[in-house]
Amino acid sequence: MPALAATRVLLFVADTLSSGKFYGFSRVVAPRYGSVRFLTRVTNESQPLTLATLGFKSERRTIEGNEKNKLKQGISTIEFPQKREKKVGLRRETIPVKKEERVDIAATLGPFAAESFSELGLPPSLVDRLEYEGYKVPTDVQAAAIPAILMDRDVVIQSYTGSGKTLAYLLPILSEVGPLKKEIEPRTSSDIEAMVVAPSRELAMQIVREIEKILGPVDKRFVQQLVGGANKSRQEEALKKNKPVIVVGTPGRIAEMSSMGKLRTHNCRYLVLDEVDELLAFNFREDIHRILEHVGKRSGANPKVANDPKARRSERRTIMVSATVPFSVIRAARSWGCDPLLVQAKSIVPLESIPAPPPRFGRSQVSASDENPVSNNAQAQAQAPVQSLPPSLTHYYTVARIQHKVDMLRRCVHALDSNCVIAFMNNTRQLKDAVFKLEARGMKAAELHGDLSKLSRSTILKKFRNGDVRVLLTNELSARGLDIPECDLVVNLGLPTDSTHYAHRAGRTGRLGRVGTVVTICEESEVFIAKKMQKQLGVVIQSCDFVEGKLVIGEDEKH
Ligand SMILES: Nc1ncnc2c1ncn2[C@@H]1O[C@H](COP(=O)(O)OP(=O)(O)OP(=O)(O)O)[C@@H](O)[C@H]1O
Repeated sequence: MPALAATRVLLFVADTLSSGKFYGFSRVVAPRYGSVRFLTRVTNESQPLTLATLGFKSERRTIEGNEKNKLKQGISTIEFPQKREKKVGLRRETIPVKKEERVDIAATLGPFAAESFSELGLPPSLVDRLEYEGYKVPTDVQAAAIPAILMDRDVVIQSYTGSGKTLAYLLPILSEVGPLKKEIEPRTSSDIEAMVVAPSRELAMQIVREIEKILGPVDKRFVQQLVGGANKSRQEEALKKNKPVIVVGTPGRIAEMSSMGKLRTHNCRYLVLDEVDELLAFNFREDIHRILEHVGKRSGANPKVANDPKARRSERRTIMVSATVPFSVIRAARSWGCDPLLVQAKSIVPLESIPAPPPRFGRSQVSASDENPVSNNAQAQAQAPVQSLPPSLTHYYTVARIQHKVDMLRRCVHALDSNCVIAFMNNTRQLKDAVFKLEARGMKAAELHGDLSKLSRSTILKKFRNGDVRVLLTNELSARGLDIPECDLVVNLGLPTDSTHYAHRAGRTGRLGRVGTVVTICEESEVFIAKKMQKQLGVVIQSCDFVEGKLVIGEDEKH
C-alpha cells in the first residue's frame, strides 16, 4: 500500500467513529493501481452522505455525446444472451429474451456509483479477470462496500435481492488473499485466509462457482467447498492437497471440520456470514458460535491481544450480508465486530448510530420494514421504504380454492408466458403431487427440497438452469440467495410465513434490474395476509385473475 494511503488508513482508524461523524471516500493517486478511493471524514455533517457530498462524484468526468453512446453500448451496458433455447414439454422452442432484460447500470448510477472496478481500488489483475468475465460496471452496493472493506472495516451489507452483494464482499477479499491479490508475495503458510458461511448447500456452491469464475480455470483450486451432504474424506483430501486460501461452506460441515482439527483458520483474515439473519436462526446457533470463536483467533500468541476482547475481534474482519437486516443482526454485529459499519447502496453509517426499534406488542407476524434498522434511522428517512425488494418487480395476488391452486399456477404460467418459474409451497409432501399434476398437463416441472440427496438437488437445479424444467416446485430451501437470472416468475402456492420470507422468495426474480412478476395464490381466507404484506413491505400487490389465457386485473384495483 502506498505510504500516503497507509497514513490515511492509520489516521482513519485512530480517528474512530466514536466522534459520531460519518465517513466517505476520497481519491489517492497510487503509483501501482492508478487512482484509488479511500475513506475520509466528511466535513459537512449536515449533508446526507453521498459521493457528491464526499467530494467523490465531483471527480467523475461528465460523459457526453458520442462518448456517452459508446459507454452505453460498450462499457456500461450489460447484455444478456438474446436467445434462450429451451425444451418445453416435448417441443423444443426458442424463446426470445424480453427487451427489458438489458440492464443498463450506467443509466441508474446512484450517489455511490462508480464507472469501473479499477476506480474502487481493486488490483489490475482482478479487474482484468472481471472484464474478461463480462463484469464491467460495479453496482451501487459494490461501489459502496468494496472501498469500505478495503479500508479494513467490519461491515454489515444490506441491499435488495439481486443487487450484487456477493461480489460486493468477494472482490475486496480477492484483492487481499489468493492469486489475484495486490501484493504478490510467496505464501508462507497453508492457513485458510478467508471463510464464507452460507445457510444452504446450493447457495454455498453458487458462491464457490462465482469465486472459481473470477480466479479462472488454473487457480480455481484456491477455493474449496465444505458443504454438508458431500463426501467428507474427499473434502479433507482436497484441503490437504490444494491448500486453498478460501473455504465456502455450510455451518454444520465447517464447524465439524474445525472441531476435528482439519481446518487451519487461526490466521483467517475474513469471515463472511452470507444471509446472516438466517444464520442467526436457532438451528445454526451452536455451529455459528463455534465458527465465530475459532476463525481468525490467535489468542494466546499475544497476551495483550488475548486479554482484550476488542483487540482479539479486530484480528479478523467480520462481514455480514443480507437483503433483510433486522435489529437482531445489528445487535450481533456490534458484539462480534469492531466498530462495524452498515453499508447500503446509497449510504454508509456506523452501526452504533442505529437506535433500537421501539418495543412492539401483540404482533403475530414480523414486519420486514418495521424491523429494518434503516427505517428506524433518521439518517435514512429519505430512502425508499422498500429496501429488500428490487423496484423492477410487479406483485399480484389471486384467489383459488386449495384444491385448485396447482391449476391456477398452470394458468398463471401460460397467461404470463413465463419460461422459468419458481413456485413455493410450505409442505414438502405436496411438492410431488403438484409436479405430477403439472406434468400430466404437459408442463415440464420438478421438485427441489432438503429431503433429496445432494446429487439429486444439484442435478435438478442444473436442469432448471438449462431450461429443461419450466416450473421448479420448491420450499423455503430455495428462497435465499439462489441466483437464476432467467427466472421471470415467482409464485407463492403456499403463503410465506412473514414479509421477510416474502421478500426473499420474491427476490428470486427481477435480478439485477430485470423485470419479474410475483403472484401469490391465496384462499379467500388468506387474502388479508397478502394485504398485510403489501402494507409491511410498502409495495402494491394487485388482485388479479387469469382468464382465457390472459391476466385480468381485479376490478377494485382499477379505481
Ligand atoms: N457488476 C456487475 N455486473 C454484472 N453482473 C453482476 C454484477 N454484480 C453482480 N452481477 C450478477 O448479478 C446477479 C445477482 O448478484 P448476487 O447473487 O450477488 O445478488 P445478491 O444481492 O446477493 O442477491 P440475494 O440477496 O438474492 O442473495 C448475479 O448473477 C451476478 O453474477
